[in-house]
Amino acid sequence: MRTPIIAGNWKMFKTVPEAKAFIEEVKGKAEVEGVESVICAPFTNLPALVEAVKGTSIKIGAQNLHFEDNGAFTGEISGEMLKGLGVDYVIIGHSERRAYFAETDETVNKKMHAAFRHGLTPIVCVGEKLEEREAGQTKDVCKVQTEAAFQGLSADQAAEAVIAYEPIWAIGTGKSSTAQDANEVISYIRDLVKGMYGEDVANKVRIQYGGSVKPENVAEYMGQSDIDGALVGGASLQPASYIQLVQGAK
Ligand SMILES: O=C(CO)COP(=O)(O)O
Repeated sequence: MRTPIIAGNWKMFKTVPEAKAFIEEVKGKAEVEGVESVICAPFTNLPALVEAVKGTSIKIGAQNLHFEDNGAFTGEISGEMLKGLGVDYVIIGHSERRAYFAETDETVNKKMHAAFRHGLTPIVCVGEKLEEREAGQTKDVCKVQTEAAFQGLSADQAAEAVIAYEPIWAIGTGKSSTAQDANEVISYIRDLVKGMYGEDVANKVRIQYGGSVKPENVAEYMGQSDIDGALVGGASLQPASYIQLVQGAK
């Protein structure tokens, strides 16, 4: 049995006082037995968030890391630094980083290795652009991105990883993929993992859907056979909405 995982991706939103106030409001409510609840926040919020969630079941994630452990990389943050703070998860290869910050399949793979080196669980994002979807290339794009991301990882590491299938045209647009379409692509991604690591790992790896998930549609996604949770942007920013997302994932 895979434990469903709801992860909020706050992107570049919230100051430290706002982040602390959010946790005060969701404590005890965005905590449901059998559902993992993770907040992926800007670096500046992480120490305060790790402190604020102590004694709760909520986990904290970062939204990026550098693939080296230290060095002359001005402005970067390493996995070692994140783990030292008490962070458990890290988003890798989000489409916004691929589009605006030159993230490539190669750097995504290096970051996957860096995350595991430091005991962080990666949430690795894959997904197609609108024109790729329209050209019937959805599965091809997911195959290239998924296989590249997992290059050189052991079966144990692969089984621990979380994959987020986020069709780019559905991010922040209000246009979500239908639950059936998302499930079809996600079961294809699970088959890719099976091809790389075998059935046992494929049955363990958790695969989320992301793209305009809201309290009103989360249950529909969760009702699908292969969807193990959601990576949520906009709807994770308000405490009330985040609580409903976690409660709706049961
Ligand atoms: O990019 C996303 C999560 O990583 C999805 O964003 P929205 O939920 O705002 O569409």
